[in-house]
Amino acid sequence: MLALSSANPPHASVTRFTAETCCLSINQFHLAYAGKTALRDLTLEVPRHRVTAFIGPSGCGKSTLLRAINRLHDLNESVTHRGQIQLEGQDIHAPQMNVTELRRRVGMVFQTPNPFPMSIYENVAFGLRLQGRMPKRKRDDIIEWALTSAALWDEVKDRLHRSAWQLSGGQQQRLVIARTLAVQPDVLLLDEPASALDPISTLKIEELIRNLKSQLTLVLVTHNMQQAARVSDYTAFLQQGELVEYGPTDQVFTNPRLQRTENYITGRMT
Ligand SMILES: Nc1ncnc2c1ncn2[C@@H]1O[C@H](COP(=O)(O)OP(=O)(O)OP(=O)(O)O)[C@@H](O)[C@H]1O
Repeated sequence: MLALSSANPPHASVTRFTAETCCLSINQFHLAYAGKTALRDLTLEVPRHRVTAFIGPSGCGKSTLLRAINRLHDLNESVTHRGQIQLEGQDIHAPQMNVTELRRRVGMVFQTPNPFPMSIYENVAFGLRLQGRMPKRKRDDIIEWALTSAALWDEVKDRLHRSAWQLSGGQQQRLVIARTLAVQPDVLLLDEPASALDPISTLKIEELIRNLKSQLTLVLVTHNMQQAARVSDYTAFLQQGELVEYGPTDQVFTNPRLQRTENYITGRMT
């Protein structure tokens, strides 16, 4: 899935994909909190079944962009936006877009694991129950599949009905990923999913991210440059709400087009 073309406006490089390979298309998207700009006319395409990393200094807008993709800003009355975000060709802000369905299709995992105060089984069943009644055997199969996909099944299969809070932090984060996977999303948004975890749990999450791309499209926000280099296929570097550089991760890390990108990647700018 190679990028077809790279247009280079003065301040950014824009990597484009074909309609067959593009999952998310963000076009001239601008967002402000109470009139203060957080994202500036950002144009970016995210390829299907790949891992795309958003990197950049603190406050550059990475989380804001991630949250915009499943409309988490809807309840914040101070937020205004213009421009377009398309998921598989559909405008996510179109009146006919069902926001509940959008959030099923675009799952989100946050920095701190947030399992619900219920059993491991019920955590994963949660989204399925919201979708309506389903035969128990079918639900059990989906739960096993989701926990297996999240590389957790072997560790929990004998204690599915124990509290999720008895799991370690790394296991809790994989449980949250299983809970998100159970409703079969097209996209998984991960906002620094390993930053609260120990190194071994972090490596497990990274391996999981790499494995999951055969099933869905992943977007990862991370402060960890090694992590972005290890797990992502494409990297977008943001600064002060602007897309500075975007391209295949190998190229962005080994041969960045812009000095600003190189400064950030090499730690000369934080
Ligand atoms: N709910 C909010 N209300 C007002 N301003 C906000 C809100 N959330 C973020 N901002 C501002 O928007 C800008 C972008 O913030 P954002 O959290 O998206 O950056 P980030 O790159 O994810 O930062 P970090 O790496 O520190 O998490 C910052 O100036 C921030 O202060």
